[in-house]
Amino acid sequence: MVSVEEALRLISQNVSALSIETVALEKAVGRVLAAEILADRDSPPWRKSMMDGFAVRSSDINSGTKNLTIVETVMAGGAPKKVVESGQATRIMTGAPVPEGADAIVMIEHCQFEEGSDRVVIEAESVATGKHLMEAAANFARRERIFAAGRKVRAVDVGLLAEVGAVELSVFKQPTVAVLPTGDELVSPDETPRGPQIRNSNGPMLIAMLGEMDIAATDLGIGHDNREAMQSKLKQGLEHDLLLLSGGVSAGTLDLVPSLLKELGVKEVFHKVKVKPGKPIFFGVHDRKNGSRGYVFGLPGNPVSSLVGFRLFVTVALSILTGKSNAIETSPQLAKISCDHETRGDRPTWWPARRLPSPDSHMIVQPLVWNGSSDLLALGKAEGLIEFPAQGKIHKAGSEFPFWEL
Ligand SMILES: Nc1nc2c(c(=O)[nH]1)N[C@H]1C(S)=C(S)[C@@H](COP(=O)(O)OP(=O)(O)OC[C@H]3O[C@@H](n4cnc5c(N)ncnc54)[C@H](O)[C@@H]3O)O[C@H]1N2
Ligand code: MOO
Repeated sequence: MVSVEEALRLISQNVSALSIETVALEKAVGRVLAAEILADRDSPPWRKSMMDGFAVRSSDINSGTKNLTIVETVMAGGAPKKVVESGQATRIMTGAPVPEGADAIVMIEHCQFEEGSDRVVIEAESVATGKHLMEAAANFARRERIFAAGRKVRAVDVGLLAEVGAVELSVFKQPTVAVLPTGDELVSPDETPRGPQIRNSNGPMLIAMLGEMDIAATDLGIGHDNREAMQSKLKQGLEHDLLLLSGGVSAGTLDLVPSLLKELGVKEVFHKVKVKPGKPIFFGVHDRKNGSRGYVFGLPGNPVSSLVGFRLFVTVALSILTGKSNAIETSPQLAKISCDHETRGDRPTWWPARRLPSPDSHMIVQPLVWNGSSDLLALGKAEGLIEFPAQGKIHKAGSEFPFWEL
């Protein structure tokens, strides 16, 4: 049995990023950049007007020269042809380049101006140099790094990527993932269980959690506890970059999975981690026919154990596979517990908890009433899991522990 730290180290030693492909910008959300993005031009590309109005020399206005000759009009998309000399102004639209000589924009609302006239009277008392204009490259300069490699593209990033013309992006390939819950007692959630049957809750949960990570999973249905049927499902699953199994990884007589995986060429990296819940988790690797490496997680059947295994270990493997440079999604934050809480046993425990309002910057979390690894109701109320250390004891209210958001 390995520790959580050792299991995470083994995952990062054994998993490497998938190869790279090019995607169009409109398909890039959720993908991880494989190369940095540089600005192809300054932003703004020229000294630009931020208002509709008149481009003036601030020294004119501030010395009382307010009745000005209009020398030209510049629209957004146009270019000024004339320098603004003393006593002159250029009519200008928002976004248009500011002509030479002018150093401020006066909003049209602060001017007396008749459409068609070549004169304008500025009503403003005074105008500050630089008012309502933006210097070229004030946001960023050409060749400046916009995004580093390893960043997951968000919807809000798309505008900036479009601005710098990044319409074809080099990204890490998305893993293909298959999900296979196993167990003769399982029926589909849309069936009415009879006798000792229970609904398969792990399959939909794992698929949904993959979806949250922008990974579309293949649902292999339910794997039944007989060698031939299971072998055939496992073979299908092993064609994917990652196979996620649930159930059948502990020591039961029908716990076929580890032995069948071995027969199918999967090498065990670890089996059993010192974690509660989720101890019997299995992780293995295999070489696929196409020459690439495949990965297998056998998550314990108990639903909360499956969820904890996914949250602690599978997310890390997926982060590495998809090339993510930071593991923000996977790392915990420190939080104080709101009441005394007792843990037992020799494994560190991930305990469902909800956040409480906090009077200061510390996060406060309340451990929930929880019946252990089969109790999904507590998970329904939880916003995360508190990581309590291994030794059984009463932890005092106000003590600080890592909190793993769900
Ligand atoms: N002798 C030992 N027995 C057990 C050990 C052990 O080390 N030695 N470990 C215990 C721990 S801890 C866990 S966790 C469970 C995990 O066992 P398996 O992964 O083999 O899971 P199953 O036996 O198949 O199922 C356990 C439990 O979960 C239910 N289940 C299974 N699949 C699903 C699903 N898709 N959706 C909802 N619920 C599911 C299943 O009906 C069982 O109730 O083993 C302990 N035993
Ligand atoms: O460790 Mo098992 O995951 O409690 O039920």
